Amino acid sequence: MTSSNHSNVPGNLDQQFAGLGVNGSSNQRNPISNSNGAKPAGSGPKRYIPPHLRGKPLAAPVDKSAALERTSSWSGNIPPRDRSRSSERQAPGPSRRQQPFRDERIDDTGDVRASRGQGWGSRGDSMTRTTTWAGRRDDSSGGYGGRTPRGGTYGLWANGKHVHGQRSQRIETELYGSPDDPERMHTGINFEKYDDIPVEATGNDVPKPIISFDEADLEPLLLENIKLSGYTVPTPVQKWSISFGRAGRDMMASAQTGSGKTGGFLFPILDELFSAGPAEAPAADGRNPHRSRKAYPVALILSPTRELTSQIFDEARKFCYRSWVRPAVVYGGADIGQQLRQIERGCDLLVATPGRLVDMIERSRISLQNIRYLVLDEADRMLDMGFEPQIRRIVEQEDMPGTMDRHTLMFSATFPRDIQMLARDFLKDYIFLSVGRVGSTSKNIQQRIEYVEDEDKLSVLLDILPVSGSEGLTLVFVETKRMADRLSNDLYENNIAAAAIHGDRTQRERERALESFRTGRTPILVATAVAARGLDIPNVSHVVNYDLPSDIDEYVHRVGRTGRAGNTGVATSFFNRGNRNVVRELIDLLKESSQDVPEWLGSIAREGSGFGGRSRGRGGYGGGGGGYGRSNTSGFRDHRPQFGRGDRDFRQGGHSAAPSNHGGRTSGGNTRGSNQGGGYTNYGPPPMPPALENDSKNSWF
Ligand SMILES: Nc1ncnc2c1ncn2[C@@H]1O[C@H](COP(=O)(O)OP(=O)(O)OP(=O)(O)O)[C@@H](O)[C@H]1O
Repeated sequence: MTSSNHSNVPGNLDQQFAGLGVNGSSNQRNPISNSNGAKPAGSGPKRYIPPHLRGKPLAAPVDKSAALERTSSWSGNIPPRDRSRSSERQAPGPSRRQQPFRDERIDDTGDVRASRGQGWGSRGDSMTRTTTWAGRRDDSSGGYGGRTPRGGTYGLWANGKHVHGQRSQRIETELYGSPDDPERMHTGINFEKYDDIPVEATGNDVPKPIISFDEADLEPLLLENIKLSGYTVPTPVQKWSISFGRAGRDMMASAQTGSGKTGGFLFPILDELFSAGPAEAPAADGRNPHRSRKAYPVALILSPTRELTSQIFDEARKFCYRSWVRPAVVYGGADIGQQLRQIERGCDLLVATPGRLVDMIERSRISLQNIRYLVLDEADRMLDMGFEPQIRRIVEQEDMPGTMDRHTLMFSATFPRDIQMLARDFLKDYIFLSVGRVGSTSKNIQQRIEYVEDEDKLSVLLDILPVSGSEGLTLVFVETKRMADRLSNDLYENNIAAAAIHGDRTQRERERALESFRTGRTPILVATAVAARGLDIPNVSHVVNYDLPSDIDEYVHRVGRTGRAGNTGVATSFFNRGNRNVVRELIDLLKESSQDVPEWLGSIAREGSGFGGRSRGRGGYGGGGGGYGRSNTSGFRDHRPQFGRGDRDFRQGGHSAAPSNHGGRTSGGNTRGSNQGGGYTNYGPPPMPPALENDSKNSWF
């Protein structure tokens, strides 16, 4: 910032008024002109003044050296403009999410509940009361490999009973926050409207959903933890998944972003684990399992990114509190030694990225032979990122029990074709659940599309960024890592505190950027697709697609970082002719969620049919004849979808495109013409959507 662009401002005001002279036009967008439209004399660095700052006291210039350093030292180097923001939200000390996992044990006193012997945990080879991890828990001898448990918040499985840990105010605050904690997600005004979303469940003998947490006969400890988390009413996906768990069914579930899918897989698994107890001690490697350092988790959750993996682990900790189930997490980029020590302390429910898990398996530190529950979260993203070989290795080529001997759940907000191929191989007789049309956006998100040429993007962004962090957090998506760095620098040059996150940053930098964003110290985060999936950050009120993705599913996930848990949010996308490949799908999506479709967008869609890009059939699935004639014999609410597009359960409508490659491990599941007793039937045969483009996105994030 120089004072040279204030030729019409009295000298003593040069340091007091931002960029423009006091008469600066509010319409002015040209960052290099002064209020007279003339280029500033003796120009120093260019400075754009957003309208909301024009005529306001001038912030001190940013220290360039700080700008260069900030990616590794963001915690506190806030430029002056943003100190005022951060003062509105006190920056806390170290996040409670970063606190080390404590290793406490408890005596076998306290509340005890016997197994119900139903659902997933009730098979003939059901889990019994021995050990699941490195032999450290031996309930019959009353200790952990010789160590006597000494009281604390950890629970225990002893003599066939679940002994709950003691309550701790400190840990409850760490796990659940306080009710007025801004870092805690609060449900929004539209939470109850989730029940109005059309639900489809297809498969054999679909059980009815539960009605409420209280009436679901959940394990009392799980129910307590759910309430401590501030959940009073289950979301639709949770209502259904809990009932599927009870019925011991595999499932593939799609529900809109922010509608509680994490609980959707954690609740049924923990409900069964809490009642059934640990699995049989393995002796497969011929060693005494009590001396082995190998962990034998019972539940495995695979997820694509480190951040999402760590977030799922945080959620798991909340619901495992005081139980015998020790959650653990492993992901790449972090210190493997620390992760190894952590899993040695307990690893019943493991949350992992595929690459790091393979590494641990190769080091003989994790065995999958006790796995009873397998979850693939954001499975389509894992395939997109090229993880299929690792996933297939983990699921099919290591020691994990086959599909008949485990329960498998796949979750995502979008389900392209190749993921359903994986479902055929990994799931048995599964129920396909879709809450809202697969791949649709939540109506809680107001979506705006702005026509912006590439060269104008920065100016427009500066215009729409909020004045203060109290207006909520803003997540800005760009396509490339280089662009993420460049844009965060540009914002910094304009005295706007923005952190950046992408795949070239070290894990520590990524965590720091997220933490700084989450706490509001840097209320703007510039991100590549690495932050698009699953990340659940309270108070994100605005998502900006600075660069629109070329994949419409990616768009769905990105805008879904706002408008979560019934809260409302805004998503603004910059569109220009370079984005014509998604125009039709975008229009369909906007119409479906009752959003305004700008006229110019329709015109661009009509500009030459050659620009349709790859149509993934989004608008055409329903056209295959037959429509939605349904029989609904399960007695659940018959939400007949208003949308005219088909779901994507391949088993419906008799597709034969997918190879039936069950490798002898699956039950065969539902086949063409099978009795869809509880679900909808008679789908017209929707055309198979073409496979995703093979556009190696790895390098993007
Ligand atoms: N039953 C509930 N009551 C209140 N809040 C809930 C409930 N279920 C989930 N939430 C909250 O809603 C938010 C979104 O949940 P979650 O992250 O599981 O959504 P999701 O469907 O997995 O989203 P995405 O598709 O983006 O991954 C979280 O903050 C979670 O704590």
